[in-house]
Amino acid sequence: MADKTIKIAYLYEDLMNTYGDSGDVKVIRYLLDKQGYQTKVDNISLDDKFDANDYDFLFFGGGQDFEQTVVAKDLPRHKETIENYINAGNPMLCICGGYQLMGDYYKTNSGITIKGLGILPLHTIFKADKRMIGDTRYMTEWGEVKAFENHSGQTYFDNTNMLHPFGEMIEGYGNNPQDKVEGLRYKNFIGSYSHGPLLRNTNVANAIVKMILKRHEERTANEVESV
Ligand SMILES: NC(=O)CC[C@H](N)C(=O)O
Repeated sequence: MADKTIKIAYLYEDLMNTYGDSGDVKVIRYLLDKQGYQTKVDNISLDDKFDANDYDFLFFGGGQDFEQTVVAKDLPRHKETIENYINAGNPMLCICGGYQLMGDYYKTNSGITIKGLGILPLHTIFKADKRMIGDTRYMTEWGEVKAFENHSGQTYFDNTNMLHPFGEMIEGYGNNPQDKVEGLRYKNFIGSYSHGPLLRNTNVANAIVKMILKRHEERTANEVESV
């Protein structure tokens, strides 16, 4: 019988959920449930064992600067498996603080530089001019998205050939006040500043569910072959 259990890893849910991003995981579970799939969510926190290859979807939410410093110390042990997972085209969604930690570094407003995983060529810096807070609206390849942002970090891409924005801003700031773009799309990785949660926008949620089901099919086919 086909394996109908979708495996989701929720990275540092206990530390990186200040902004209610767990709603994204709830939406994904709801949509999968409607299609007859069960979901198993593993909350991966400090010192937990984790191998990205065991999963169909990785989720990493937003958080405050202090929690980001704590998480950043634990994160490097997972760099290799997360990097391979992303480069193989598997789905991952990172919101705000989680998105920032996938890049090279985040320089905070207290002058601390938090080292990111360095998987994606981008960096984030605090600039005294503004905290980006408020409603956002932007256009993505799946249509318009409405959300909410709340961040002091301004994100800049260091390799614009490799990285493409997730959306073009209509309202709000997104990555930074200059570029008029929101988030990042690289293969099936999505980074975004959108809370709300983002996946209340079912156009995006449905697109991610499709990616998850494709990944699940491939992963379980490989498992059967290697038995
Ligand atoms: N909303 C968030 O995840 C905030 C991320 C980060 N602490 C910032 O202020 O930029």
